[in-house]
Amino acid sequence: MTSNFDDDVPAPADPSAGDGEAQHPSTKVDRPRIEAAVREILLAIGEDPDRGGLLDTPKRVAKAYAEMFAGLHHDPAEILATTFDLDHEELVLVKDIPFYSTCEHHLVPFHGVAHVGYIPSHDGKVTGLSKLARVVDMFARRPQVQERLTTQIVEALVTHLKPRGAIVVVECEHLCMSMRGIRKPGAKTVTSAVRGQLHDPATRAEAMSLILGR
Ligand SMILES: Nc1nc2c(ncn2[C@@H]2O[C@H](COP(=O)(O)OP(=O)(O)OP(=O)(O)O)[C@@H](O)[C@H]2O)c(=O)[nH]1
Ligand SMILES: [Zn+2]
Repeated sequence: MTSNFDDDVPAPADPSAGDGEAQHPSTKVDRPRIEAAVREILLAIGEDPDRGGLLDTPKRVAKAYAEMFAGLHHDPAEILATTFDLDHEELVLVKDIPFYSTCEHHLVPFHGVAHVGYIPSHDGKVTGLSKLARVVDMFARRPQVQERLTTQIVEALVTHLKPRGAIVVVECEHLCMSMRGIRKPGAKTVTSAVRGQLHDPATRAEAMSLILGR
């Protein structure tokens, strides 16, 4: 069967090995269309897309975009479906989760760290720590703005873990502000989203001191 569509990332040799990048039926990106568009961009900037160094560039960009935007075709429910019962009623926080995303205004990267915390539900539903980082990556691998990335992560926790509280803090440098435009390398943007019991000032202060105490 021929298709214009291609999978976002190559399937692992053994899908049961589960490296988290296994193919998903809805994970489709139209690589030939990206390749044609990249060739057009190269022409538009005054380059020669047929010179040796650029010949494979459209294909490489298409492959890279398929990976960078794979999160469009995934659902946090898949990631947060794995939970287990644990009698833990206090804050669980994974901090300094590094990630790369793509600014939806300029299609250049923004990158930084996310801090993700929650207070488990009364029935003790907790998820694996790696799943919190997977949720960050899934939403980061989309055309994004930092504010939406932050709220999407916290809403995914609220929807799928039903925690008593949740907090997400994201710190990023936007290359659209560093390499072009206003040109302020090193400027950091910090966003936060808080839900439930994390609104309580003392609980929030505890979470923030854990996040900031490096
Ligand atoms: N709120 C928000 N703004 C962002 C984010 N990423 C980029 N931006 C901003 O989006 C804005 C787009 O502004 P425009 O005036 O439409 O575009 P522009 O002419 O390229 O703007 P400059 O970057 O100021 O040169 C810029 O101010 C960017 O700094 C983000 O994640 N959140
Ligand atoms: Zn931008």
